Amino acid sequence: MDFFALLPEVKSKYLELLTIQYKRSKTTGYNHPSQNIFNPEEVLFNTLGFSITRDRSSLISAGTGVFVTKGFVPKGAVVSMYPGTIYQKYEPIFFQSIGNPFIFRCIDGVLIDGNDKGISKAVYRSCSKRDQLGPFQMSDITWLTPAVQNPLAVGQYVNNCSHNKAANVCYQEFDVPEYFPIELKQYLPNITYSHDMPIPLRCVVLVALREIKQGEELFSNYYTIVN
Ligand SMILES: C[S@@+](CC[C@H](N)C(=O)[O-])C[C@H]1O[C@@H](n2cnc3c(N)ncnc32)[C@H](O)[C@@H]1O
Repeated sequence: MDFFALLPEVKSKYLELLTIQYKRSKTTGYNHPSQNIFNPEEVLFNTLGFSITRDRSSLISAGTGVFVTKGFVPKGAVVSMYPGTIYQKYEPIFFQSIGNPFIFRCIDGVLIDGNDKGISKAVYRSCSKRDQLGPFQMSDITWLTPAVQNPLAVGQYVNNCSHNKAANVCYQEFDVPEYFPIELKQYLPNITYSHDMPIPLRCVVLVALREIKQGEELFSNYYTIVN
C-alpha cells in the first residue's frame, strides 16, 4: 500500500489485488489499508500449491534441513531461493567466511553468503539499508527475522544428498533483468556487497528435479557443475 500511494502507475497493475483486499477487509471488519492481511505461507500454498519450512533433518547429525510441509512440488517448479549477500570474486569475504558453511559458489566465481547470523547478517542488513530508496526496499531482509515475507528464502538450509538420499532439487543461477518491477524487489532475498559498479543482481533458485511430496526433505548436490 505504501508503494501504491507513492507510485500510482504501479497501483493500476494491481487493481484485482486491491479488490480482494477490500472485500476481505469488509468481511473481517478490519480496514486499515497498510495492514498485511495475507499470511505469506498461505499465499505460497494458494499460489504454488505447496509450502516449505525448516526442520530437523532426516539425516543423522546434519542439523536443520528444508521440508515440504503441505501440498506437493511439481517437477521443474522453483521450490526455494538461496538468500544472501552477493560478492564478486575479487571482493573481500575473508572474515565473513570463517567457519561459515553457508557460502554458495556460482559457476563464474560469484559468491553468495547465506549465513543468517553474526557478521554475515550485519553485512546483509547494512547493504540493504544502503540501497533502500526512501520507503522502497530493494531487497528482502525478513529471512533474517522470525517474521518472513518470502517463505521460499530458506535454500541455504537445504542439505547435501547422500548414498540413500538422492538429490531432488538442483541450483539455477541467473541475473535479475533490469526491467524487473521495482515494487517486487522487496521480495528478493539478495543484495550486492558493493555497488561501485552497476552490475545485475545475481540470484540462485532451487528447482525440483522430480515431483516432491508432502513430508519429503529437499536435497541438492553441493558439487554439481553444469557446463
Ligand atoms: C549449507 S549448511 C546446510 C544447513 C545445515 N544443515 C544447518 O543446520 O545449518 C551445510 C552444512 O550442513 C551439514 N550437512 C549438509 N548436508 C549434509 C549431509 N548429507 N550429511 C551430514 N551433514 C550435512 C554440514 O555440516 C554442512 O557443512
